[in-house]
Amino acid sequence: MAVESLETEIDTAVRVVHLASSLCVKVQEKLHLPNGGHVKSKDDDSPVTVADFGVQAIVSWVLAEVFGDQNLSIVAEEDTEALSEATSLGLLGAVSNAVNEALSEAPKYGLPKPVKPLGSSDILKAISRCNSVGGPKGRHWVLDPVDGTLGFVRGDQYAVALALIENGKVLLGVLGCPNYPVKKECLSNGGNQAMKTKAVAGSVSKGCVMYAKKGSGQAWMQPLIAGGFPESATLLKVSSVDDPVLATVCEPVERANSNHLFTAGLANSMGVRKQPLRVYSMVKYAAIARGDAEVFMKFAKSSYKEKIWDHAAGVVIVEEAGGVVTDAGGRNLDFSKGVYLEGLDRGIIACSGQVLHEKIIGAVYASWESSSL
Ligand SMILES: Nc1ncnc2c1ncn2[C@@H]1O[C@H](COP(=O)(O)O)[C@@H](OP(=O)(O)O)[C@H]1O
Ligand SMILES: [Mg+2]
Repeated sequence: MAVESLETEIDTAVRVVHLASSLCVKVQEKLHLPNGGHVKSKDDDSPVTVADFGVQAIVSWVLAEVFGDQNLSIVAEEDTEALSEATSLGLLGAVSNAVNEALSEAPKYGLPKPVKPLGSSDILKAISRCNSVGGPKGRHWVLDPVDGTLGFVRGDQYAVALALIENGKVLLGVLGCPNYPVKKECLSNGGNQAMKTKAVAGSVSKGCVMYAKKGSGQAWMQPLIAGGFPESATLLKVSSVDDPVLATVCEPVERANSNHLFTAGLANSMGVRKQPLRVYSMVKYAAIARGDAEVFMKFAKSSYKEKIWDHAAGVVIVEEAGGVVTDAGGRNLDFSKGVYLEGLDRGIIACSGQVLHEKIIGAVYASWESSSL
């Protein structure tokens, strides 16, 4: 497939992630208000918010408008179960308000808007349309509406992640990072320990959107600006650091999601000296892609199956920015098997370059025997 034929796809994906990120910013600002959050717990006890449903609804609605809903396949994290409960009327109303407010701004992002505000049934339809399970054949959009929902509800890092897969390969990826400013210096501690954004006065952008097309050799970053689509984009490049002593390793905040002890042992054995940077969500991939960190490692419990929407967009952006992403056995991640990254060998390793990557894979082999994952 020729790269040029993806122009409409990438353009639409980038624009809708900007729009979706603006919805998230507004919802996150309201989280501290009484019931402003409407935060619910899902069956697995993870939180779900107005933003998760709102983003899924607007991305689904826009993709259907632009590409038609006939053969549209969207694999996404949320379903309408939690929204359809009798106790969820307030939540559904809040989702509806957020979606219609965002879509009324869509023309400022170069996107279509509905002729009249969407009703609850339109919104439920848009969310439930995203029930594809992907697979090895055909085109599938892959969406994590709010990745790192825990970070989102804690006022911290989170990401909107949209990718397009064709015949099992990721063709393009877009990551909206509303609390990850274009300039690392706008993070408290310069991004060295915490990744929270400083309260920045004035109109300085608090976030960014990154995107890449497979095989283009280029990954791009735009500032997330209030009320519209930015004019400019800058090229991303991974860090050139290949000495573990100088390298920054990032990993999930939650120890339930990755074995911190195991990764600390790995890092130590290869000579890493800096403390790990713990960050919620796919912002870790974003940090590798633009050179704020050199390594991202995630080793979940062996019973946990990684989902494609948690990685697809981040992987293509890191690769096109010059980095390497594999499982802990050094193999490419397999996006062709449906919702899960089937066959994943132990963990995920994203690196700025081959030298560090080979050292980590070597360290995994050396230390795996003694681990108790
Ligand atoms: N037990 C577990 N082990 C590993 N990953 C998990 C997990 N439970 C949930 N996750 C995934 O980890 C993601 C958050 O990543 P991180 O820990 O890097 O911030 C979650 O995304 P959501 O927040 O979109 O559900 C979820 O997909
Ligand atoms: Mg996720």
